[in-house]
Amino acid sequence: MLDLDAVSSGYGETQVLYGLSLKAQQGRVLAVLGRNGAGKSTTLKTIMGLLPRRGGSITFEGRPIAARPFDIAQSGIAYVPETRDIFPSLTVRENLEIAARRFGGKGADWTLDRVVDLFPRLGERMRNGGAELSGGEQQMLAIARGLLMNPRLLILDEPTEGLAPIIVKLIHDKLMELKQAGLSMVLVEQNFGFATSLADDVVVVSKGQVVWSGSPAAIRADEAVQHRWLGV
Ligand SMILES: Nc1ncnc2c1ncn2[C@@H]1O[C@H](COP(=O)(O)OP(=O)(O)OP(=O)(O)O)[C@@H](O)[C@H]1O
Repeated sequence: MLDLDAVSSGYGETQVLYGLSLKAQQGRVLAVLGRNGAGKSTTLKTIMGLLPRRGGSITFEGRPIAARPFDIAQSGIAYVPETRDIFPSLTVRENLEIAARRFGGKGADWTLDRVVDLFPRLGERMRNGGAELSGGEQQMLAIARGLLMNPRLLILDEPTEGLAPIIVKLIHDKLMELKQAGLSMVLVEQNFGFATSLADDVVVVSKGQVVWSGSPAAIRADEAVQHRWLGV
């Protein structure tokens, strides 16, 4: 579905990705693991066109991916960044409506009602400003907004970062529901248990390259790999 082949990328003079290759498959969840600074977020930003690709190729559903972030989103990939990027001065409803208006429309799978069914908490917070939300509520809003873009692939950067265990569990259960409904996902995550329990496939990134790939069961059983590449 999404294919990265020998992708290079970085910031200014700093190269971060050195020929990174991976595949995310239709109807499956791919977890991208690795230590801090390995290049996981850089990989996602490069996929989304937020950083220029310096080498290699990216295809989505068999075609070269669009160049501009908006066109990439419109082609069916929603991205939930680590920073969540909700509009703090707009209400929850307004944050959701912006996504629904831009990417929804007739026959769209995801509607405001449907994301509120998934996250009832957001329904209770509709009139609150983005800045008034807890970290967990912000994450729910960021995911809900992504879903309103009606993506075929949902990309999440560290959705559990800084969240209390009870909220981590809630986000886990919601992502599991989405997975069971057939949504394809790419998940960057520091929380090993969270990532491996959701994933169908795992890749480990180190120094801008994929250094290991396999199943969640295989990496859970392999303490040497965990220790070497993740410092677990
Ligand atoms: N805006 C930036 N300008 C310059 N260098 C950056 C920038 N953002 C990240 N880097 C560098 O790129 C490298 C990879 O960062 P990246 O954020 O992709 O890592 P990561 O694997 O996602 O880890 P983390 O869990 O810390 O986000 C790091 O060495 C980081 O210092």
